[in-house]
Amino acid sequence: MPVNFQTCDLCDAHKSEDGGAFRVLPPVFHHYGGLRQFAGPVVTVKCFEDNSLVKQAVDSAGNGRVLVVDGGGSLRKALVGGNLAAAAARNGWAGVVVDGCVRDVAELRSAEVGIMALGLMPMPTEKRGEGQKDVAVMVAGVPVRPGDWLYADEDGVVVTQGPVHMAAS
Ligand SMILES: O=C([O-])CC(=O)C(=O)O
Repeated sequence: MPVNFQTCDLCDAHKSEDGGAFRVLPPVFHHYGGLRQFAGPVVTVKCFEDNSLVKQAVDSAGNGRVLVVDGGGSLRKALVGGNLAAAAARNGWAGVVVDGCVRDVAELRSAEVGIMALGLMPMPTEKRGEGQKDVAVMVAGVPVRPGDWLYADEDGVVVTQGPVHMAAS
């Protein structure tokens, strides 16, 4: 899906809203993927130091959606690495936002997909098949629900209840 937005413009247009439909993630996420601007409807996974469901999601068709992973903010294990990033790109995901860590920095950079995370960690997870998908999650203290829209660029990450980006001018 073509994207034409700037998170700064979205924030200018919505800065007075306080009903919770327009949210901004705190500036704790860094870009690691080959795309540094991406947007799409949200799919969620909630897991802790187990990326089984993250793998399952990126192995399925993304259709331009954004996978939001509530990894509980763990800094001890990487929930996405080069293989999962390549799968996400190949299967048409717009991006993956991880409240947790990622690894294989060079491979992430060469994947044509947005990848954002708290940091890098070379230690992988155990795949025990645990976690939940399509549930409301909290990401860095901000609620994110399946079907929300997420907009990310180099300035930050905005989450909205529906699509808000402006048409190409
Ligand atoms: O499989 C994993 O646990 C994560 C990883 O290293 C990859 O995606 O390449």
